Amino acid sequence: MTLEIDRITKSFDGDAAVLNEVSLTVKDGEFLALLGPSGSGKTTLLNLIAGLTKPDGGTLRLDGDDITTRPAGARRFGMVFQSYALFRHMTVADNIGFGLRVLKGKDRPTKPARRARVAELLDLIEMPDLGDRYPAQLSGGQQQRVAMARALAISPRLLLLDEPFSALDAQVRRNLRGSVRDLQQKVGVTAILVTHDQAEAFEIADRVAVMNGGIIEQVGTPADLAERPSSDFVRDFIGAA
Ligand SMILES: Nc1ncnc2c1ncn2[C@@H]1O[C@H](COP(=O)(O)OP(=O)(O)OP(=O)(O)O)[C@@H](O)[C@H]1O
Repeated sequence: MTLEIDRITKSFDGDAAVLNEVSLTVKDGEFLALLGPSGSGKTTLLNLIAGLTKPDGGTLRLDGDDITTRPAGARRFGMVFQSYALFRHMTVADNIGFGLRVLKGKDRPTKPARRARVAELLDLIEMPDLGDRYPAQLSGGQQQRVAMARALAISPRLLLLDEPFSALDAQVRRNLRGSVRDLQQKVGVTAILVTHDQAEAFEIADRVAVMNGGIIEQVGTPADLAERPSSDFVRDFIGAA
């Protein structure tokens, strides 16, 4: 799926624009990182893409279809957000199958089909025997892999990740980066990651969009940004990490 973000503008309560005519195209199958300091507008942009916030102006297109006003639930996007923790009272298998169970009408797979899909995802995250555990019985890294599997269960058209590793310690964070990237590649889903961590963005993403004060300063591959920063801000932000 290709996502076209076309001159998106957003402000809150009449204050200065948090996003100021942001345009960006996320290509089919690519892993794109939104990188920038706190307050630069990354999460606001991701929430707009998810349909959790409405823009004041501009258009979002998914494979050419205008989805700007489509409700979040109808977008069929997978989300791994800090605020969407695993359901503590459900087993790992039930957590992964949740999105399939709540699908409506003909979209909802039968129980055996749901069970098969959950088993497939448990294999994918290399936790085939842990479906009966509860989240509290898993390590932080394992919980994060289950959150990825839960987001991928519905075969999302876009995968949105908001600082998915922020609660984890440094070593686990580093290990997970590779497995998140591997999962995205295996499934072939277009993915957008919000992070303020330059090393994380550079390791995971095909391209990185550097945000500052509600605009995108530069978009490019990690090598482009490192070798040809287009502004002092980008040079300092990349170099400072
Ligand atoms: N619901 C809201 N109401 C009012 N202001 C908001 C709201 N959400 C975000 N903002 C403001 O918008 C600006 C950008 O916030 P945003 O969370 O998008 O930045 P960010 O780059 O994701 O930062 P962080 O990494 O700290 O989450 C901030 O100044 C924030 O205070």
